[in-house]
Amino acid sequence: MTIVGAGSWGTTIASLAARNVPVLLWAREPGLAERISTTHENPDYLAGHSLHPELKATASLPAAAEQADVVVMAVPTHAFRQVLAELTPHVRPWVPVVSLAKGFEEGTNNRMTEVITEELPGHPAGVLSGPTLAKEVLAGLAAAAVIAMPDLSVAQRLQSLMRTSLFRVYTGTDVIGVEVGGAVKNVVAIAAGMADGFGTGDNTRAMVISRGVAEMTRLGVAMGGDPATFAGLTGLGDAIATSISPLSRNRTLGVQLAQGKTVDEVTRSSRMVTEGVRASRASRELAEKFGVDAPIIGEIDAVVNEGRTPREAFRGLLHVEPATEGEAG
Ligand SMILES: NC(=O)C1=CN([C@@H]2O[C@H](COP(=O)(O)OP(=O)(O)OC[C@H]3O[C@@H](n4cnc5c(N)ncnc54)[C@H](OP(=O)(O)O)[C@@H]3O)[C@@H](O)[C@H]2O)C=CC1
Ligand SMILES: O=C(CO)COP(=O)(O)O
Repeated sequence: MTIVGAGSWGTTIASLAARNVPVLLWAREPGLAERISTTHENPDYLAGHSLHPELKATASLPAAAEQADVVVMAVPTHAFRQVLAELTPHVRPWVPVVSLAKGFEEGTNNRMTEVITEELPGHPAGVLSGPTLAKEVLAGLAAAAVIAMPDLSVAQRLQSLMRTSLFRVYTGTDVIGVEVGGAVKNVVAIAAGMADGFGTGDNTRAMVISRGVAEMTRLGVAMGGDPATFAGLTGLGDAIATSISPLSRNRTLGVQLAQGKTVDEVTRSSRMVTEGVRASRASRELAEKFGVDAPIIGEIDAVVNEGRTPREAFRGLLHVEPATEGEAG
């Protein structure tokens, strides 16, 4: 198996899968690849955590791609197509490609499996997602995710490569639902973080998560997802983990915005990606395209991309008329 992207999550999945199969991890920096292979650590993203001793890394994308029987894409959405295009000439024809990224492509608003299908037509394209904060998973705390592929038998084969006794991998075929849930939960987590940053209570947090998941569900169903998916691990489950955890970068962004920092100040303070910034714009545009009512998504996009203040957004949301629960607002 080849994992492309040696950030927090790619390294974690690579270390887990190395218990089951030989894994080659592609890191952009040769020094980091060397360090992972020799000292079994990734000090740039997961300092203090030991990686599986059999895990090997390389900085050569062709070498990583040529030997792959499965390609797992662990670079963020902004780099996804470019890195995929670079490895495309080196990937054998039948190889499945799995996305770990949670977001939409900037500009096109495509899901990552749509990007895979455009760049590598004919390859099975799927997604692994769920409430899986990397540091907890790597520390060996029990967690669960879903691998969704159009063909269930391919998902089952990949499940056996990725699962461990503590990392429970479920299978599914609702690729659209899993991808939309993974992207929109980042927007919900920013909103929940803002509420926490204002010092609101647990009822408020539950309101934000539930109404955020209602927007995720309306959008995901309009895009072709199965309604049941949004109540599962990759929808509500991930929205809860990301909205309550101090480890979440999206929640942290929300907290710090509410405390007066700017998006630039927060995102520049860490080399790690905060996907919710791009996902809010894409989710808002998709909601408009599909005629879906999505007030939380709209307000979060206005804050992170248009300079609206968190307080104005919070007040704006409190002015939305509470409608029939399943329908709007
Ligand atoms: N962290 C988590 O807990 C989870 C994250 N995810 C998702 O996984 C995806 C990756 O996240 P995560 O690993 O956390 O991100 P990190 O910020 O930890 O790491 C990002 C990785 O992508 C690489 N990268 C960034 N830009 C480029 C580029 N232009 N070209 C090539 N490589 C690039 C970085 O390389 P370099 O160091 O050289 O810059 C680094 O290896 C995101 O979509 C995220 O939402 C999903 C589940 C859990
Ligand atoms: O996707 C994640 C947990 O499931 C990670 O969330 P953050 O990107 O907000 O850290």
